[in-house]
Amino acid sequence: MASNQPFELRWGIISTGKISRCFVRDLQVNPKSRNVHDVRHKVIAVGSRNLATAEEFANVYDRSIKAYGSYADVYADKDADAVYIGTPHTYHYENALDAIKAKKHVLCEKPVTLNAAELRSLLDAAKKQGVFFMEALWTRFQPLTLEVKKIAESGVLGEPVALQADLSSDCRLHELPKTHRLLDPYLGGGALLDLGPYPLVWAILALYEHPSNKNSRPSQVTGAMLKTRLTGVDRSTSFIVTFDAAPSSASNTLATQAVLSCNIHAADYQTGVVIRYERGVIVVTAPIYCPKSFTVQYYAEGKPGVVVKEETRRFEYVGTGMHFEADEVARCVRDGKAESELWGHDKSLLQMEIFDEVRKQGGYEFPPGVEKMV
Ligand SMILES: NC(=O)C1=CN([C@@H]2O[C@H](COP(=O)(O)OP(=O)(O)OC[C@H]3O[C@@H](n4cnc5c(N)ncnc54)[C@H](OP(=O)(O)O)[C@@H]3O)[C@@H](O)[C@H]2O)C=CC1
Ligand SMILES: O=C1OC[C@@H](O)[C@H](O)[C@H]1O
Repeated sequence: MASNQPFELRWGIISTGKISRCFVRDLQVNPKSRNVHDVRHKVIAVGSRNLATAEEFANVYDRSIKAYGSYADVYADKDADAVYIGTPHTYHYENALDAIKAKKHVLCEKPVTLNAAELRSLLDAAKKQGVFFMEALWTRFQPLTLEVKKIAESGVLGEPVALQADLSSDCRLHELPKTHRLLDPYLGGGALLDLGPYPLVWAILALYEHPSNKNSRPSQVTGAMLKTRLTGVDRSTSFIVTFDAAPSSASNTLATQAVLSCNIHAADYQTGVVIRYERGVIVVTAPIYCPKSFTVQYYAEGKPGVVVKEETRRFEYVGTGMHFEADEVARCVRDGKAESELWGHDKSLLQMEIFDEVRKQGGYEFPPGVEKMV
């Protein structure tokens, strides 16, 4: 007989830094507050390089969380169904691989790995072990994003013709130690890997996923990087992703470009995301990783640029918004899926391939030994 109880996913948390804390706070938000009744979450363990830090974490969030002084203890915990990885970029590969080898389902922070080769290796391992694997690209799962996608694919605006997205933040680089993860090349520092996933997720959602693209890869990726003199990592990166399969494909009608940028040395100018269509525009308000509103402008029949109707949609919920990706993991695990249909392996891989190309053109090489697979 089917149970009416929500499916409970039991989480082990890897590391006690800023984003792990944010994620756990979201896991503790009552799912009913976001109208979710089919799944729920329980944090059962946390692992840190330092036992005292793990104990402090458990004391803050829930005294029943088992505190471990190593990550390995979390992977070995039989009560954990899934593991969340919140370590700096350069550790994602080895942490995820260890979790997968222990047959845990994995949600790994963005950027999922340092390069496409590392990701391919993880995907092979996840397949072999029969576990679910997903990059924690939380923006993709938010209700606003799902609504934008619905409108974009309804056909009412026609085909996408151009997209612009920027994510910038004045990270006060001169005040940071050179060993900070944003600055240190040994931790995969720089704007592209830290902020780049967000402009790109909108391009993947609106262009790559658009039905008229028929899942075709971009025809061209062009990138430029400006490095900080502090440590040589990219302080500002701009990249253009072009989709144009024609004339080789009769079925793919998409011909468009995404102009994307990210910067860790400039305050956000609130540009957000602008997606231009044949018959209107969608403007997603900043911050683009967690927007709370978007506006659709509709053009007059046969008069591009002449706005006849404008609608703004606002979204509110309890928490930061990371619980939506956690709900997706829980549903996929419950249903025995290997990957999410919303942010599947192909999209993370496309992202890492684009980043590899942009780093190549921008001349950003990690120090020897940092990439575990090349
Ligand atoms: N989804 C989102 O919105 C965000 C995602 N992120 C992503 O999360 C990851 C972590 O970022 P964030 O939480 O800001 O980073 P923090 O520096 O705040 O935390 C990282 C944690 O990783 C552990 N760690 C393991 N090895 C190292 C090391 N050599 N140096 C430093 N820390 C180490 C530490 O935990 P311990 O000591 O307990 O082992 C540390 O607290 C990044 O990959 C980033 O891209 C970051 C911010 C927002
Ligand atoms: O993922 C992120 O989103 C928000 C930013 O402030 C942070 O640096 C980044 O890691």
